[in-house]
Amino acid sequence: MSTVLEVAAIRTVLAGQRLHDGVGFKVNKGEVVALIGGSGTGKTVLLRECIGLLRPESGQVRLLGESVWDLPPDGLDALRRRFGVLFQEGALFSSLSVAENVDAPLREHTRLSQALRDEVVDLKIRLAGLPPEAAGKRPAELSGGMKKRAALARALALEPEMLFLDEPTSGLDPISARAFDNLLRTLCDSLGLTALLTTHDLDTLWGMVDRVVVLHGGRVIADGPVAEVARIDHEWIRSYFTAHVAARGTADGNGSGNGIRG
Ligand SMILES: Nc1ncnc2c1ncn2[C@@H]1O[C@H](COP(=O)(O)OP(=O)(O)OP(=O)(O)O)[C@@H](O)[C@H]1O
Repeated sequence: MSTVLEVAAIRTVLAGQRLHDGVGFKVNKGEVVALIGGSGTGKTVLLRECIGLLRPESGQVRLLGESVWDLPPDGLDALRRRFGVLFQEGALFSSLSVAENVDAPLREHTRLSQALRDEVVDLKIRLAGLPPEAAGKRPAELSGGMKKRAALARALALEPEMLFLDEPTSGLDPISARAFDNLLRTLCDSLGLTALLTTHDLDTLWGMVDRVVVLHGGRVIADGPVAEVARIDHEWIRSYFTAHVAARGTADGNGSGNGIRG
């Protein structure tokens, strides 16, 4: 199985605080991997380091065959066209319609004619599960779930090979959250996409990810299928999963990950 993302020996210090102290993990082609950890453990920061937005103190990020932090600016620009990002708040342009938001990366990075771009925009909006009438609306006129879908449509605009998603279901009601999870999983499976997401949503973990990477105390303490990680006897992991496991009455599973680390 080919590796799409490899993070190695990442050390991060922000505002005098050591956030990551030798973080490493891999994401293979076609996998949907969740990065979990307590608030403030640096999941979002790590995501930003993976996509070339924040430089770590040291360590390597190899994404789609490129060493992110060794690339010249135009190399990083070229790489950015090959992955899509869904930021926590959607980060849509508020003054533009949904269609114009989805069109923005196409206008910036391709030489497609307006007519072709319109067709691509229409396709991406439908792929993201939005009704056609959403195209003309501004983000402020959309529900939270629709905003996430609009942001997903924009992230898909350039036919990415990989998606990065920061807490994709945050702020959604449980039904919209599960619908978004299902959409994401279906898109990844049908388009052959690889995804790395941060989440606090246990239903996302149990329902749609292939593997969980646990960040704690500046390091990856576990990496494996959720059912396997949930059984690990570690204080933080126990407290994170206990309520959910109890509610379901089972932590059974048959994955084959690496189990506890470090
Ligand atoms: N650009 C920055 N400059 C300085 N400090 C930062 C910066 N970005 C994040 N931080 C700090 O780094 C720490 C980790 O932030 P981050 O958002 O990555 O945590 P997180 O694990 O994603 O948390 P949550 O689960 O609550 O979203 C926080 O203390 C945050 O204030």
